[in-house]
Amino acid sequence: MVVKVYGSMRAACPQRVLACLLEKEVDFDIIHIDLDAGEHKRPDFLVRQPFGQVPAIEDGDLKLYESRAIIRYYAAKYEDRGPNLLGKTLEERAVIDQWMDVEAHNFSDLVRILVFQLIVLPRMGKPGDLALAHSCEKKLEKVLDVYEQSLSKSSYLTGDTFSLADLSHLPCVRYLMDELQMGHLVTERKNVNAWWEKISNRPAWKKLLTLAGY
Ligand SMILES: N[C@@H](CCC(=O)N[C@@H](CS(=O)(=O)O)C(=O)NCC(=O)O)C(=O)O
Repeated sequence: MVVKVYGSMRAACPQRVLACLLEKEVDFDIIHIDLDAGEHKRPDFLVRQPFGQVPAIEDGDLKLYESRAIIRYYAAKYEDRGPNLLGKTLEERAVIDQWMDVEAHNFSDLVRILVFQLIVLPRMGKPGDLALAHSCEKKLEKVLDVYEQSLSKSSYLTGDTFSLADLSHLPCVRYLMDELQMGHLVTERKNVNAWWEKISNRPAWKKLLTLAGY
């Protein structure tokens, strides 16, 4: 069964799902949802994702949304295929879940505010809130200082192997490095930079970037 992924190759949260499917070599079809055209707010999509956001997936009888819930599902369903992304013990899985929550709430939420203020609003011809953006950047510096300390003890966020927690970071770190031109937040931190070099050079992620036309 080919997984249907509703979203856009260039949207961060769909990328999170696609990166996991590529790591696990799970076949997928992308059903493009044009955010600029507001397709994610149309009734036929809201039936699939009632909050009007991408991604959503359909896999046989399973319909799911929330990118992190989706990648946890596929990382578990295909645990024995490709890299083990979920650890080997309950405790390892708990640490992975911890860093996935950190990624969602301490890191990516700040990046999303920066993207909205510095990219989305100006693209709509509206001024972004530069004071808010500056405040977010300062908060991100403190968050990445914690990452720097953690990554001084292990190659990846949850230990010495790549996990779902590292994968979950890929889309928003890429936004920081590219569209937001805030790569200094990463490159100024030796351990964070080494981590980014490792995770962003994984074949699955590089294949996604190629598919997305970056
Ligand atoms: N928590 C959701 C967030 C999904 C989300 O915010 N998607 C964005 C696109 S992107 O952030 O992934 O690029 C969206 O649909 N935005 C449109 C909207 O929120 O109206 C998830 O992880 O799936």
